[in-house]
Amino acid sequence: MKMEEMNAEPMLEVHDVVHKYGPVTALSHVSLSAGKGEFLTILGSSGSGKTTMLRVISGLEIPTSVSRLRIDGVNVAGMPAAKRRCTTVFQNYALFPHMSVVENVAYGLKIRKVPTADALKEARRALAMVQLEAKADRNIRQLSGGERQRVALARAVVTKPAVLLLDEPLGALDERLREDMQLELMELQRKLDMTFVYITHSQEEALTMSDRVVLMRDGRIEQSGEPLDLFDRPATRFAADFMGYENILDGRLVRCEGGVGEIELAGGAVVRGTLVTPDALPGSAASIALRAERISAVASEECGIDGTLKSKVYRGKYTDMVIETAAGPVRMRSWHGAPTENESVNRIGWKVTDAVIFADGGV
Ligand SMILES: Nc1ncnc2c1ncn2[C@@H]1O[C@H](COP(=O)(O)OP(=O)(O)OP(=O)(O)O)[C@@H](O)[C@H]1O
Repeated sequence: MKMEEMNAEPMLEVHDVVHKYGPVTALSHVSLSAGKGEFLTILGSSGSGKTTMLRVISGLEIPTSVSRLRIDGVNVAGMPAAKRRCTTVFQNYALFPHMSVVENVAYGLKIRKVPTADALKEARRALAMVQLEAKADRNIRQLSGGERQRVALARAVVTKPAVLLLDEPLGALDERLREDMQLELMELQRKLDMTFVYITHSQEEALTMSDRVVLMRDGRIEQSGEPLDLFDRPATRFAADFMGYENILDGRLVRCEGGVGEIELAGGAVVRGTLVTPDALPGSAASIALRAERISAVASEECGIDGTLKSKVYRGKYTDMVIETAAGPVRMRSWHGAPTENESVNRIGWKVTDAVIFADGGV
């Protein structure tokens, strides 16, 4: 779905929320919104405020202050959790062990006073969506971890919430299963055209699944945008580090023109990259971020820096190298068969579009 369409009709609007637990400020003036059918991911490390945000949306936590909190256009600030049109899927599934699979899924409908026969019919339909129709009459204890998580999902979507909140739902699964479930979740979300708000600490998970990512840090939003924005255009040192940039070198901005920045690094080398903080002024402190696999030892690259090979580790499909430069060590990853693999290194380079320069302090 196009961003303009999503923004035209927000399913979720949170404006200027502050939440304090005693002296701890868990959310500090955070605003976000999600459109109909949007997959929004809140990404951040432990303690950044992700869970608090979900709890405020779902009504499990009454925020210290909030200027607007709406779900599908309805003001829900002060409304009890059970009345809000949103449901949460938790990491620990929170299923009833004494009920069958289909009874677990039907439960949410029964407490909403849907007649039992209708509730069971709807529950079977929801189970079919997560490929569990055949196991509808089993006991929860007879299911694997992945299957339990699918039951939890079916139970959440059967009530047709306007917004589905997912609190690290794949955190308890092993890596292989997690990858499969990521794809299933994306498919389910598209099929239902439902708004998902997903929280995770995994940048890889956020990049794989989301239409939009909100990166949180210490109760504030550090950066938000489409996955590629965060991956290729981190706007701060923190965002670059969180998104897995192996090299972040500090210096001073000496020139900026047409979206390209030139930065003087320690040791005097001047290097270029794409400037993501366009209002930055020459003379200000700035950094350049480079991914190890976007660097090569080909002298013809658009820009670069002199350096010599310090260490080299073969890692099967690729080789990780550390290049010593006047600005400090730079990590480079060379895929097997690349021309640099067996040659000596005296200069490394990159494309301007592959390097990111941001002024310290961010946008
Ligand atoms: N009930 C509570 N009482 C006091 N402080 C709390 C409480 N819940 C959370 N906090 C604090 O609020 C901050 C944000 O916590 P929150 O659980 O929202 O972060 P998170 O990003 O979800 O972390 P995690 O990934 O570990 O779940 C942290 O400093 C945390 O210690």
